[in-house]
Amino acid sequence: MTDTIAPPVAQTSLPVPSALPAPEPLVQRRLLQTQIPGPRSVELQRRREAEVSGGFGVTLPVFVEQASGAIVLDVDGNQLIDLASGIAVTSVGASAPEVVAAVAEQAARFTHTCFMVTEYDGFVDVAAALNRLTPGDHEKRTALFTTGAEAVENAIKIARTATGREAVVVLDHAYHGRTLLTMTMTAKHVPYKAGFGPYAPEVYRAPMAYPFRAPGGPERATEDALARLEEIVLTQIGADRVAAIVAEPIQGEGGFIVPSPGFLPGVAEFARRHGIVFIADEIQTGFGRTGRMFASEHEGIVPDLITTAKALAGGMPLSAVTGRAELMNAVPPGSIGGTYAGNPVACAAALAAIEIIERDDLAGRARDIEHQVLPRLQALAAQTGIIGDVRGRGAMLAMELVKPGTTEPDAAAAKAIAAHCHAEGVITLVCGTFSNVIRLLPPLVIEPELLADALDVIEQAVREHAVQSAEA
Ligand SMILES: Cc1ncc(COP(=O)(O)O)c(CNCCCC(=O)O)c1O
Repeated sequence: MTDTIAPPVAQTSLPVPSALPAPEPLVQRRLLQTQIPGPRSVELQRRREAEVSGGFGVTLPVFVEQASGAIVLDVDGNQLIDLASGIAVTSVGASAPEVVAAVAEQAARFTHTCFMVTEYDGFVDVAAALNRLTPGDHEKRTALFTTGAEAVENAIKIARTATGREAVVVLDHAYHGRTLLTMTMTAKHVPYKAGFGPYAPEVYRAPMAYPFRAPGGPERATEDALARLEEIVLTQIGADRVAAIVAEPIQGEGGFIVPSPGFLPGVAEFARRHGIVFIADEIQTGFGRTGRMFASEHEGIVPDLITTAKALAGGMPLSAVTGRAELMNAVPPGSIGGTYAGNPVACAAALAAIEIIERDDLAGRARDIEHQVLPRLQALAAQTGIIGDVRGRGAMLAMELVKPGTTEPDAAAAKAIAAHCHAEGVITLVCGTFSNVIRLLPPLVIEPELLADALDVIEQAVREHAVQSAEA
């Protein structure tokens, strides 16, 4: 008797969602309908507090309905100017149409197979693009992951395997992630490290050439920091024990610190001299953000390994390690990877984002943003006396708030100024070891008129705070 074969079970009882019409792109204009946050966001915030771990902080407690370009539409109908880009991610603009189309097309074909199980050319295409675009004309290889911290973790694995050494040297004010090793590499204790020890072993810290806060003054920043790095490595660690030195070409979470001229080339040369892998962490500075495709280019640095993420995939989670082929191939098959590493949908998004960045010369747009913003912030600093330093490159710009007439960090001023911006519908972020730096990270596609409107708000906020602090 032939076995009866049960009819195929429906793949799902869920209705297959119809192709919802894409919402119209938002008009690139700030528009306030309610107080910020509005009543619907306040209501949703209560639900968030009842369902989500309190471990997640939030900069601006509004709930998003839609975002496009440099505008975020919240659930109360407010259109906010985005000077955060989701922390330097949506450089091509939120929901860039080409990225959305690439994501939809890839998702409809396959969302995931795991590149360690079967392969797909999107992964290889992204690797080829990164090998082509990153500094250096040497033979390269790329490994894709999901988060920035994963990329940094794997860059250290690769450096350790390639050198047979264990020690890792990082800098003051560094930020490299929230996993055990990258948290250890990160400098700031609160909120990133407090209570999460014991930390990873064999991580050592050297000074950053921080011009505004250099003990010997900005003119000595490079010389003093390099001398101290050499002393620490040669006398405390042993150069032949150091696998890697890791540096952000512009430090991000640590305060948008542009190293004094010559520092990074000096670090790279020191590393080369001692057979140490020089890793540039370009997760926040990469893909045109600072006015060059990669910030390492500003001082002609060619890293041995470079980590990237954030803007790489236009809003989808993707990260990478790209570097010298002999280093990248030092790790044996199966020794690096991850279930979602180089997810195909994220790879499709990355190819679209990279195409936009190159086609529209977004690095050039970043330079235009710098030319529009820096003069206004510098004038504001001269007029108000509460901005100790204005700095940055391209569309990675910042002002460091200090007590008037001093270099004493003023975190309260940064908080108050950011709050004023938020209330007026401009999303700004605070950062810095002393929490006293307001940073501007607009999408590189932001229109000059919209950016000018945001700057008007920032100037108003700074001036009002300066008056209040003078009267206090
Ligand atoms: C240079 C540099 N390296 C590594 C990372 C880590 O990237 P992940 O994708 O957040 O893991 C970052 C992430 N920066 C934003 C962190 C936000 C937060 O968690 O509070 C970075 O800037």
